[in-house]
Amino acid sequence: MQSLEEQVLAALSQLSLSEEGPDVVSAGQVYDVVATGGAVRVLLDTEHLSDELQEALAGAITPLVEALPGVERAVVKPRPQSIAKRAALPGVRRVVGIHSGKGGVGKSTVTVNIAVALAAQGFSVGLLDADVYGPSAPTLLGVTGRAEMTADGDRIEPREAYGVRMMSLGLLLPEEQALIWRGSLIDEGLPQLFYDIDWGELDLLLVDLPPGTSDVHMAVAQSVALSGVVTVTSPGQVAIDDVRRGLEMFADLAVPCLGLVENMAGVSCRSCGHVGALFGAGGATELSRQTGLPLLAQLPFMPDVAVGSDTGHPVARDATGHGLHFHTLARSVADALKLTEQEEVSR
Ligand SMILES: Nc1ncnc2c1ncn2[C@@H]1O[C@H](COP(=O)(O)OP(=O)(O)OP(=O)(O)O)[C@@H](O)[C@H]1O
Repeated sequence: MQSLEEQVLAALSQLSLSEEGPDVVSAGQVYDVVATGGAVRVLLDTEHLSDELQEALAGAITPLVEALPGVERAVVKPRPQSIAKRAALPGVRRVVGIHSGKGGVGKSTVTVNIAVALAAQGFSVGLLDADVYGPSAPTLLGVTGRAEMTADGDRIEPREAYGVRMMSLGLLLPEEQALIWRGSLIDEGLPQLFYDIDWGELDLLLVDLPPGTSDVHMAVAQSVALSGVVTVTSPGQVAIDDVRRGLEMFADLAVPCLGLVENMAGVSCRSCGHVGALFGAGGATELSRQTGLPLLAQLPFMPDVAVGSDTGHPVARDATGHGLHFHTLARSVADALKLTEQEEVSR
């Protein structure tokens, strides 16, 4: 079955602004199509388009796309100039960002546990902890010390934990210098960092992004071609509103959202087993309904997850008990990315 993006592209390849001219897709006027659930963004390649032509295109494309089944709203925008040069990472099949609207919802915990689960399932997985404001992957994976260079002194050697190749800003930046470094690191260092690490061949590189919307997200989207983002949220309304802003930002950057993960979606009473709400209830289900984005997982509050995070022993190292939640989520992510399919990778 064609994805909504493919259906939109097929419809647009029937549209031409002049009688004899090529259709808008063959003419290179459409840069990308990003569907966030039923909301579709068509990004125009505006380099050779006058303002009048852009307006005419938007006027013709919007009703055409909105007439397609499953489309609730179409927005036609110029593509962000800044992402023109993003490229595939050599040897890496997919790069996926893990994102949250606000801090403390468990984004890093979810990232690390997905990575460990996928590695246990036989995928080659890397993790780049790009959370400039609070890099926590070293603690969560029990990695200590500082980053080191490869033998030839050319690149940064990733560390390995639970079968995951990882690197973190926390291993690269001396703590007391982190604040001073931040500005230049975001603009110059972070985009380069993707290429400076000797990842080898990976099925998937997960990038732990900072919470919210910031220059870091822009810098990452400019640096590499992201296959998508997974958005982690707690169930309350405030968290959900922040998520919406994040989803809009990624859609504007032509990065699709693969789905939502609702974390700490409830807590079970130790004596009676009843699962009660912890941070509000139902928000992610409602957001999934409104946007059409899949709800990839609803993870309860699990005390052993918190202990595992603090001690560097992620629960997903076992596919049993609470680790099973993350193994199931990891499989959904692998399916969304078609990781089991064979394909050519750029070297
Ligand atoms: N499902 C869960 N059950 C129990 N504890 C959890 C769960 N998810 C996360 N935690 C705990 O919640 C705290 C916050 O998690 P984490 O650091 O992963 O959040 P974050 O969203 O990455 O935060 P920030 O973006 O501010 O760094 C940690 O102490 C973690 O162990």
